[in-house]
Amino acid sequence: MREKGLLIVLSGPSGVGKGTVRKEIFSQPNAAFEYSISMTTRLPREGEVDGIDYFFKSREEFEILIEQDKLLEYAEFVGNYYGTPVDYVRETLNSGKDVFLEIEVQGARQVREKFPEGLFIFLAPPSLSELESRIVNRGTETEELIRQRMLAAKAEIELMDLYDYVVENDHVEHACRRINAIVIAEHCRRERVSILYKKMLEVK
Ligand SMILES: Nc1nc2c(ncn2[C@@H]2O[C@H](COP(=O)(O)OP(=O)(O)O)[C@@H](O)[C@H]2O)c(=O)[nH]1
Ligand SMILES: Nc1ncnc2c1ncn2[C@@H]1O[C@H](COP(=O)(O)OP(=O)(O)O)[C@@H](O)[C@H]1O
Repeated sequence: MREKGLLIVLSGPSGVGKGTVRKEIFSQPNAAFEYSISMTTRLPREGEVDGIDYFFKSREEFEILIEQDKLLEYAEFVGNYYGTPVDYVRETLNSGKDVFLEIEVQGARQVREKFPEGLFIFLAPPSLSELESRIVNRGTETEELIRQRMLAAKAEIELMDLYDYVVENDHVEHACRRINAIVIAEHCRRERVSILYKKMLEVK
């Protein structure tokens, strides 16, 4: 039987840079993982494409997916649903490829229960004041929402020790390098060296 891939979960407080780091990782031509595109009920932002950035759904469509048990996890975040399609994740892992999820902390908790063997990475800000200035500079939130997000962030940071690794997002490139190194180390730890080795020999 073929070995299963690794489920990599990148999570952390809102505004820490999860989306930025994930996009940087997948902008590399030799990105070694498959990105699981999430479902959401939020409206597309300018430039976002259905099926690339997200699968954009109505609330009704999303609730049907929940009822049909089609989501590995889901959460309501700032008034919208976000969730991970379970079939894509299972099929991709079963084909031996690593799957990368970039999700908020409530969802990561649910994945931990269903996939305890996953690799859970918490992206942490250099400090709370730096987190606040990132949220402010992004310019997508009102003052009241920023206050709420900062309160939520403190609670989210307390969940840090439930993760296998904590990566500081001081500089995007450094954070990406650390994440790639963790995944490689984790593969080795899980005694998959021989598979990688064979893959490398096949590629030449
Ligand atoms: N639980 C869960 N969270 C998700 C999923 N997809 C994206 N998110 C998170 O939802 C939050 C909001 O995402 P988005 O609306 O794209 O805005 P952002 O704050 O600019 O990243 C971010 O923390 C994402 O990591 C998902 O499938 N499940
Ligand atoms: N290492 C970093 N240094 C400085 N700014 C960053 C860094 N990583 C992300 N940012 C900025 O912080 C803001 C929040 O990043 P984003 O990726 O939207 O966070 P999240 O997906 O975690 O909510 C964005 O304006 C982004 O450009």
